[in-house]
Amino acid sequence: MSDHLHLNVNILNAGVFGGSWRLPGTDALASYGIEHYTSIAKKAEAAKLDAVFLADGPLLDPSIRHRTGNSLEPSTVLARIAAQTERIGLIGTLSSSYNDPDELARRLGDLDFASGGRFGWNVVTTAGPVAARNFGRSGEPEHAARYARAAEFTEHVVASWAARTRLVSPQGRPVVVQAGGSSDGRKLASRVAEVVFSADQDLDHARAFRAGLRTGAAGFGRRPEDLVVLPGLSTVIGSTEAEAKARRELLDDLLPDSYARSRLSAQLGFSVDGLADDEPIPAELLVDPDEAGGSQSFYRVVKAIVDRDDPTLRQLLRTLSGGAGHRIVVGTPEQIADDVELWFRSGAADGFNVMPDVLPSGFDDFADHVVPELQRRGLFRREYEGATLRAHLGLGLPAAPEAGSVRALFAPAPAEPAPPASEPSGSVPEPPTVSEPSARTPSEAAPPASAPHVPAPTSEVAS
Ligand SMILES: Cc1cc2nc3c(=O)[nH]c(=O)nc-3n(C[C@H](O)[C@H](O)[C@H](O)COP(=O)(O)O)c2cc1C
Repeated sequence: MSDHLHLNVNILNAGVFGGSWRLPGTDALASYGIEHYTSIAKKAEAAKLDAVFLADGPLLDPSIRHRTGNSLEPSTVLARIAAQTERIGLIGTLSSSYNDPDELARRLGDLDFASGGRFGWNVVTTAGPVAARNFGRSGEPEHAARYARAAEFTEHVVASWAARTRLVSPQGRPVVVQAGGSSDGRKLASRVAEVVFSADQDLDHARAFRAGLRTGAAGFGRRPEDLVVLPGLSTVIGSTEAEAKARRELLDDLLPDSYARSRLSAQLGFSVDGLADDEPIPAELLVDPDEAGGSQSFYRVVKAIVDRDDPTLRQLLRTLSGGAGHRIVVGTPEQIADDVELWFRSGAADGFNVMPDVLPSGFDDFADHVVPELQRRGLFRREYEGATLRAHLGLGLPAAPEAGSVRALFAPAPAEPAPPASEPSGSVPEPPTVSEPSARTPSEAAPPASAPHVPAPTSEVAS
């Protein structure tokens, strides 16, 4: 384990809490302005953080009516941040289900070159029917199909970067980040991810999760220390414990109920409307997490809370108000630092993807008070030692996985049934496969001829 922990700030709208945008003194529409991101990034760079992190879903979230949510595309925002910063890493979430691998490889490879080697790609498979409909599909691709594509997609993108002979950044190629803790997610992470963004409520479970990923990586001949695990951490900071708790209470009170319900319904895969607020969710409605269709990680975390606390629906909605299942720590800067130190020293985390309760105020408190406390304890850098994201994370440049080696881990996705007659089959052109090196990337040598064919996410329309 490295002697220093790693910290990113996840710039999520007006803050990770569903009611953040309603906190008095907060600009509800801040996340619609680009300065929101550049100013937080500059603050993060001054605090010597490893990176800024941008989540994303290629959709306009239908719950937008209850919570301001940006839809600024991450690589666009990060390009702007790159132009106004020098050292801070730049990690963007881009879906393997709804992008073209050649175009993404070129775009992110060029961003890495243009930023001086500071880029990281967070690969997600993107759950949910809304994004699928955005791309002309009538339903979300099966979980296994999403990961089968993600495996081939990631392998192809990394091969494309490795094949570049010009416009190569000082860090060689972008860092591969992965978010998705199902068994398929863990397999992909062990094989090819260099950073894993996880969701965990329990220290012992987090230790086992990290150890399992690193053992898996070693099984693929990788160095375990080349896989950095960063759980999400939602923070609510006060100058006293009472002040922090009062802030949390207020944020919970500000949480739009319909937003909380729509978010929980999406995580569980069924609507919680009509369920009794002051009763637990009926156990028979809760499937085994391995059977969940959406994000199995978040399903698992919610089910773990249900199994642990046996909350009523009302209590569960409040517990989740701060981050959909990420752990929430409420307290003084010293108490936050105690928690960070405990998870780091016990091997449960290599650091955290920090999600401040409200932006920018919650991150200002973190940067101004928690980071100096971690530095005082010798847990966090006082100065950058390198100029690239790999340098900040203590990562070398691993060999690109050999062609077909990642795909081979994932059984080919089962063929989806043909769309019902009424569905306009083929009404949306299939995304280009990746077997034909695209001439659209003059800036890089074509990927190896054996580049795998990545099937379009199978769904009714794509057939
Ligand atoms: C910590 C974490 C963060 C995630 N962030 C995103 C995101 O920003 N965008 C997205 O489309 N999916 C995101 N996902 C979801 C998954 O990548 C994807 O939907 C996948 O199906 C779920 O992975 P899993 O079933 O392995 O948990 C995230 C998942 C986790 C665990």
